[in-house]
Amino acid sequence: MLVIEQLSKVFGDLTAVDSVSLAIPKGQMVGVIGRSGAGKSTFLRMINRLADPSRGTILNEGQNITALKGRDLRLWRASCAMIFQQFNLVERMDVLTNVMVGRIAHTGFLRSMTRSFTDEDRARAIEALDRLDLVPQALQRAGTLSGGQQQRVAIAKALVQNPRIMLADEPIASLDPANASRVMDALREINRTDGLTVLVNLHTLDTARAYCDRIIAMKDGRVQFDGTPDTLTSERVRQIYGTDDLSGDINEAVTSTSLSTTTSRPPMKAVGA
Ligand SMILES: Nc1ncnc2c1ncn2[C@@H]1O[C@H](COP(=O)(O)OP(=O)(O)OP(=O)(O)O)[C@@H](O)[C@H]1O
Repeated sequence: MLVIEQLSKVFGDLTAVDSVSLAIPKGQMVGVIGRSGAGKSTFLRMINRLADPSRGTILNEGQNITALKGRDLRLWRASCAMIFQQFNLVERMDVLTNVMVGRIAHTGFLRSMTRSFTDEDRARAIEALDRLDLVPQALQRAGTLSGGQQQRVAIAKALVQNPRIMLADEPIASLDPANASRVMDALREINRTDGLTVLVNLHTLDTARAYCDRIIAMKDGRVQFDGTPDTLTSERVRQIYGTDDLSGDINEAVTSTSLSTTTSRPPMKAVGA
């Protein structure tokens, strides 16, 4: 069980995440939705401590994540894999090596940098690639793959970490519908087969409804809805976002295909922001 208590993140005058409290049972697939700037990324980044909370506590199976430092923090980050919208692969490196870099917590930084991987690293990487139907691309440079394939490589890379939790920050935001489905199918399969807790930020309400056991809707840093997809009715969506015209004006930032629009903003500081 991942227990989040009164979690907040403040940037100057702005409260990006405001007193969020949640309990997420192991193995649940949770979709976090909300308009651009609602606090979804900041919330996810606090869970793996890429951003330090300003207030509140994160507990995972009784372990106080907010208090972790040094080696314990590195171990937590390794067990809490993160997938990003922009894939985070080394494009000029082949797919297999990219995935093996995910073993860094097991192989050590130096071995990973010198690319001296063990047979076990290689075997695990191939196994993960096989799960994602990417063995034929194993020796191809990552940059030559389609966006959807690259995101599936990123998932394979996350899998070889042996994570306890998978965090995905808008993993399908830059993909076409067919590739987006394959990526979401892969996340759901991993969630179901491995019993891995998955938290996924989405800007598509329909996708959250289709794939997630539970939907959390955020607005202005606060949780406005927390429940099963069938209880997120149009009426509820209208109450939260001021409209239920989900195919409406893109400028309204709430559409059936997009709950958030791209905005420019200062880069997130790694720790202690
Ligand atoms: N490093 C930072 N410094 C200052 N403000 C920040 C920083 N990171 C995020 N913010 C602000 O915090 C608020 C929440 O941002 P966050 O990225 O968490 O929202 P989001 O829901 O993920 O949005 P999007 O869908 O656009 O990614 C925004 O107003 C954003 O500008």
